[in-house]
Amino acid sequence: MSHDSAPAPLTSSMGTPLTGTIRVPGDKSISHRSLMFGTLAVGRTTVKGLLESEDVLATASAMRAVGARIEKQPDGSYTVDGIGLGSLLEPEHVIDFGNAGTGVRLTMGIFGSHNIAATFIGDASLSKRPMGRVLNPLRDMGTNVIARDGDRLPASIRGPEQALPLTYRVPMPSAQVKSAVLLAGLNAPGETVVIEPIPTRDHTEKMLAGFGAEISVSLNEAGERVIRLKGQPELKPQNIDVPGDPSSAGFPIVAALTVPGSDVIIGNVLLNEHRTGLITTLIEMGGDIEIVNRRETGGEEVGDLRVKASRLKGITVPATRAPSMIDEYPVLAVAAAFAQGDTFMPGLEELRVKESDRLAAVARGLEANGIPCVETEDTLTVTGGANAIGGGTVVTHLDHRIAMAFLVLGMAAHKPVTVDDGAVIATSFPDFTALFSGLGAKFAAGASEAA
Ligand SMILES: O=C(O)C1=C[C@@H](OP(=O)(O)O)[C@@H](O)[C@H](O)C1
Ligand SMILES: C=C(OP(=O)(O)O)C(=O)O
Repeated sequence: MSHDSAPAPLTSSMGTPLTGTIRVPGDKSISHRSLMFGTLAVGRTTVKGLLESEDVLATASAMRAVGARIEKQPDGSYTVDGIGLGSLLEPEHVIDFGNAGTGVRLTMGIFGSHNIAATFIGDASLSKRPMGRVLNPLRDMGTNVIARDGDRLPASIRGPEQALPLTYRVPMPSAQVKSAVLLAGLNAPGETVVIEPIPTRDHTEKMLAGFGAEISVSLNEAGERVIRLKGQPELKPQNIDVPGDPSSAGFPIVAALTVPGSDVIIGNVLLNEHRTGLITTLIEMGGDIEIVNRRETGGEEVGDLRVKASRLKGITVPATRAPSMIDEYPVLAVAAAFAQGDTFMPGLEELRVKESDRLAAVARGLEANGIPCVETEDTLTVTGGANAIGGGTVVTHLDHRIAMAFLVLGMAAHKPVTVDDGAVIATSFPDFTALFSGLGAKFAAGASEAA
């Protein structure tokens, strides 16, 4: 579970043009939620296309710890035999969420309004991340919390006998915080209201409605999203088909755009409007990305992407777009390294509290590979089009997206690029190297001599 030991350096270098048709693994946000909501429903939920990554498997363990039965079936799908809202058992052991921010924050929301005690731990990365953003509204609902200084993990919580429904304005753009409050509200009598000034991914709202919760979304006079949830519903099990993860798709998209001669089709990618900021941005940069076969499955839009190598140009990415591509900035910065001119990315303050300080990690990684960039508190400017880029070693800080983004850099750069730990990729995309090798990418274990 934890990557605290034995880092495994990995190097990528230019191979052949990338060609072929692939599917990226299931969406991480929807996978976590499928297991969680399946646990809160009474009866059997089935999940096809679940992302089998370390983060999601940590959520499966946490749900088992409160009584859910979660099994992989011979056809590869998962079944979740839920025990029902209000009936969670008290976990007998400490719950280890490894690297998974979404997993731990949403689970704190669920457990926090149940009258059970639970203790959460995580790896060195998760233990640095702020949990107060979730623990504070839980305290307002009556949950007792003991956490390390600054509300970091390890943390223990015990929910009240009866949680108080809350009206809560989310202070930062965070789908995790919004979701944690809504999930805690599920087990509180009355109405929980979450006001979201800046819209973020809406999987919790959509999926809870699918599971039979009474939940509505409207806009107030200030144009803010207002989500109203009626507490203590009886959730009904669902059959879920998890679409491909657009955040994972970001890596082959940028690789196909930047490795000369590439032509790649990525099938069945989730196209939820709160997740497609990277595609919009890359098209604005001149990327040849065609969306074909748009269709709807399970209440979500999906489509196939055909991506061809393109001449990119630098642009300003609107700050308002950040929540719809928040996990994609590392790989966007790599695309920007190949674009003519400057790419300016404002509104990045949330990047500082991800698996690593991603703003700093990206800037140091670009610098190590000879790519000029300027980092401020909440912006990044990358000057692209440089000739001899690559040749550096990138410190990943237990951050899967930093590792994958810089391996993509190595695929198109003049010299190979090494990341200090390739094992962290298993957090979200365990088949990353196999899938890219099939397209023509070149990886080598260890550091490259040229790097
Ligand atoms: O709700 C979710 O599934 C997620 C929300 C985002 O986090 P924040 O809520 O911290 O922005 C995102 O970075 C994360 O990968 C998944
Ligand atoms: C930020 C991420 O995940 P989490 O917050 O769930 O750890 C991510 O996957 O990029």
